[in-house]
Amino acid sequence: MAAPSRRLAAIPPRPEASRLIADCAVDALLKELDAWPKPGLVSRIDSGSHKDMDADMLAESAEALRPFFAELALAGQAGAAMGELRAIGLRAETAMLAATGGVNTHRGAIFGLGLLCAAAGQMGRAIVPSGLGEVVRRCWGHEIMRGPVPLFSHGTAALRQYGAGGARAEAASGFRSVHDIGLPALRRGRALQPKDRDAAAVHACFALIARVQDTNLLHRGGVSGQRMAATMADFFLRCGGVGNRDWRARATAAHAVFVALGLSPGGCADLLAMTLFVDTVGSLGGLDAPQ
Ligand SMILES: CC(C)(COP(=O)(O)OP(=O)(O)OC[C@H]1O[C@@H](n2cnc3c(N)ncnc32)[C@H](O)[C@@H]1O)[C@@H](O)C(=O)NCCC(=O)NCCS
Ligand SMILES: Nc1ncnc2c1ncn2[C@@H]1O[C@H](COP(=O)(O)OP(=O)(O)OP(=O)(O)O)[C@@H](O)[C@H]1O
Repeated sequence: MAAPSRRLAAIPPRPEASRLIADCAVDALLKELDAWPKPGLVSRIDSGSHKDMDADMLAESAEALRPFFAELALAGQAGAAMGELRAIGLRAETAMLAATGGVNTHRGAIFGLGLLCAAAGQMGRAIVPSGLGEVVRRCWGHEIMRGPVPLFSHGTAALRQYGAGGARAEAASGFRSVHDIGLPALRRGRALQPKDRDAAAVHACFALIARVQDTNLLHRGGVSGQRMAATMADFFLRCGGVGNRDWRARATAAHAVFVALGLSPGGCADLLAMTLFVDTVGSLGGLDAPQ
């Protein structure tokens, strides 16, 4: 990573701002959990295609991550290199596994949201939401792609078998899926259904599934499962998405098909949470919180 600028080094650590960033990250995870119906994913209504986790477990996991998101924001503000962020991320994974009795509830989310917290910390007072992903790409993108890759994980298996870049390539690209797919779809969903609490997040979720190569889908359903998921999501959007008056029934039907096939777009769930995070941080109008 590039050396921290003089300006950044001169700003004293701002714990209040980092706590605010962490609150936004946990809030984004809880909003993602609340949104329903999301195809195959865990929500407050049901556990989708997952047999080993439920909403309470995901909520406890999100809470356990709060101090680590704050630490990542502070590290970003101090100009930390990727190795330091990785060490914090690995400790967050350990805390997640302790909170869930060994279940992987948020590994992908820790990685993506964690990097965005670090980027928000680094931007400090002048957070420009549209630039958060770009900070990740510029400061840590190279190291993310060069860094250690687990020998055995579903993500590395998908990389070997299908050439899918997964969570690492997404982060190194500057979270293009968040900025180019998630955020525009969230805004469109809000415009279509301004009064519905779930609609905008569900619209963004389907938009992401339609276009992202999700290694969770590849791991569970292979190329045919991934294609089927994308086609169904695309069909939902072509029928007007949440603008269709039967949107909730259509989304519920898609959810049922994903569950019957055992498909779960966990990577898109992470990207939805990141979209909600960037959206919230943007609406704060700067992070000049009092010390
Ligand atoms: C990069 C990570 C996610 C490991 O990834 P890997 O590809 O090996 O596999 P794994 O299958 O365990 O997890 C991948 C997860 O990413 C998510 N995901 C899948 N596809 C995508 C996608 N296209 N885009 C974004 N996220 C995705 C899913 O939630 C999935 O479960 C991560 O665990 C890691 O390396 N952590 C080390 C700590 C670290 O570097 N942290 C950085 C600062 S927080
Ligand atoms: N609401 C959600 N429902 C399901 N997965 C989610 C949700 N939110 C985030 N995820 C992401 O999905 C991933 C977990 O998915 P999954 O359990 O399919 O993966 P796995 O543990 O790699 O595989 P498996 O359980 O099939 O052995 C987590 O890394 C997490 O970040």
